[in-house]
This record gives sequence, structure tokens and C-alpha cells, in this order.
Amino acid sequence: MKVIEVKDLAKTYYTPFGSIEAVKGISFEVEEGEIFGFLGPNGAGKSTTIMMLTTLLGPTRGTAKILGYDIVHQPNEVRRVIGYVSQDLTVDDTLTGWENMYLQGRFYHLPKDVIKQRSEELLKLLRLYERAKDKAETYSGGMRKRLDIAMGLIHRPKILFLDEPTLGLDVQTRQDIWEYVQKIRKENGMTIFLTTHYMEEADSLCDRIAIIDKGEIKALDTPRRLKDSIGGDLISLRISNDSPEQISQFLEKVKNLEQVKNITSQDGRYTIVASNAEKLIPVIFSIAYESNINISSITMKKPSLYDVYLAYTGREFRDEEGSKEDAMRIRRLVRRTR
Ligand SMILES: Nc1ncnc2c1ncn2[C@@H]1O[C@H](COP(=O)(O)OP(=O)(O)OP(=O)(O)O)[C@@H](O)[C@H]1O
Repeated sequence: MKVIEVKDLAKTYYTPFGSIEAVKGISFEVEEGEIFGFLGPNGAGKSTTIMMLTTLLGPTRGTAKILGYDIVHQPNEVRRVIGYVSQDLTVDDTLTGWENMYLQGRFYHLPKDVIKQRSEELLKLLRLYERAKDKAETYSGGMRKRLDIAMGLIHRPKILFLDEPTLGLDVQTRQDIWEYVQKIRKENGMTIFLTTHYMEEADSLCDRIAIIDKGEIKALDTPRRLKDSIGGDLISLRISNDSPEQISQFLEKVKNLEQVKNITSQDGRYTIVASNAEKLIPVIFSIAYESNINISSITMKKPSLYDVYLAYTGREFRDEEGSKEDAMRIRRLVRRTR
């Protein structure tokens, strides 16, 4: 069953300095029980999309349905069936874990006994139960994020939206959060929609991934199939010759080999996409020898999501402006979690 249906969804921000087309008419569907990831660099349009789907922001164009409810015309129904954990923590530091859970439960008008029972369940699931009587200000950053997720689950949402759930957390805590997200899905049969700019997070956690760049979905599939879509292994090589003519003749010969699918170059590095790369490397060396080409380095690897991103967007997964914004956001989170 499709629980999220998005059709031609778009958002343009109008600012005194001009308009920004943050999301440019995207369409996709999410099946019940999936962990669905939105992967893209800073500024790609991930938060804008999640905010539209959680009814916090009106779209400029297009529609989306959450469990059949329209995000524009039935926002209250949508809010009842979803949980949303934003990038910013909603935890109140001056309250204990229990109190934070209680407050959240009251927002949803849940009876006291239900809040107590669900809080106990969730605090145990997210390994916070032992510290639930302590004030949140004594928690680590990872514990606060876990409490935030527990709070987002108190009304038993059918779909949980997580915006960059592990932003600014260390590697170990990040992996803990992944484990909890998988546990939540398993134990509650929930659908999870998350945004991330961490490749390994999307790879190990998501059933399917949409790669988003500059407000557009560039590719959407399972991590395995996305990687397979590259069409083979990747051989990366550097050449120390100076003559462009010599190099292009060499590359032409390599390109004509049956196993070679594609060759791209970036910053003086040539990337060859090929099947059976192990067997191809000696052949490349012998062509280089015949063509008087000096290979200064050569490596071989299976494609990663990073390579998929590169192949679909034609550029590196970085954004100078975005990384500044990201650093600021992490600093803000760190300050708050102190
Ligand atoms: N309130 C706003 N007003 C104007 N422009 C905005 C606003 N919010 C976001 N933008 C712009 O819209 C684009 C998409 O931003 P968005 O926050 O959705 O991206 P993102 O992929 O979630 O990145 P990040 O992880 O940095 O939040 C960016 O160019 C951003 O600067």
C-alpha cells in the first residue's frame, strides 16, 4: 500500500533578493513499512520537502497525500497520523525525560495512563529509561536526540518523518540512532521517511533512496540497484605524461575495450567504469606500455552511493555555502546540547 504519494510538488521562496525555486516539481511514492531516504547535499531541498509533507509549509504547486489525506486540504488529519522530528531539538532541558514525554503526550490529548504506559515502552526502546528521572540538561547530545525521537512517537504515528536525525552526532551515536530507527520500524511496523546528507546512513538504513539535487530527484531506487546502475566497477587512474594527444589516444584505446562502459575525467583523475575490473587492469597496463603512457597511480573499487551521486548529478557532493550553513547548524546544536 502506498502511504505517501507526491505529485509534481514544488516550492518557491520569494525573498527581497529574488525568488528561490527550492523544490522543482518532484513526484514519488513511498510504500507502507519502508525506510525511505532523501539524500542530497545542503540546500538540495530536503527540509523544504519534509516541511511540505508534514504540513508546516504550503506548496507553491502540486499535491501530496499522506495515507490518503491531502497535505493542503486535510492538514489536521495528516498531523494525526504522522510524527515529525525536526533538525532542531524540541526537548525542554529544564524537564526530565518523563516530563518531556508527558508534555508531548498532553499535546496530543492522550490520557495520563496511556502516556505513562507508552513513555515507559519508548524510553526503554530508546535506552533512556534508567535516566528518565534526570533533567534533559544532564543528557548527552545522542541521548537528547533519542528523547526527541521518543517524543515524536508518543501518539503512535503511522509515518515518522526524521529530518537529518544524526546531524552533528559522533559516529558511534550515529550508528546507535540507526539501530533504534530500525528497531522502531520493526517493532511498530512504521513507515519512516528521513532526510540525510550522510551517504553511509542512506546506504545502510534505507530500503529505497531518492537522490535529490537542486530541488530535483535525480535517481530513485534501492541502494543496491542505484549502485548497480553505474554499470560496473570503478578504476581510477592518474597519468604523469604531459602530452594531451598521447593521453587521449591511450584513453581512446581503453574506451574501445569491450568491458569498458564509460570514462570520465575530473581534476586530472580518470575514472573508468568497467565490468570485471580485476581482469582489465593488466590490459590497461599493457596498452599504457605500448602507448608510452606512465600510470602514476591506479585503484579499483566497487561503486558507492557517492559515485552514484556523482554519476547522476555530474558534480562532487559538496556545497560551499551549504557546508557553512551545516557547520553553523552543528555549532548551534552543540551549544544547545551542552
Ligand atoms: N525560508 C526560506 N526562505 C528563502 N529561502 C529558503 C528558505 N528555506 C530554504 N531556502 C532555500 O531553499 C533551498 C533549499 O533549502 P532546504 O533547507 O530545503 O535544503 P536542504 O536540502 O534541507 O538543506 P539543509 O540540510 O542545509 O537544510 C536553499 O537554497 C535554501 O537556501
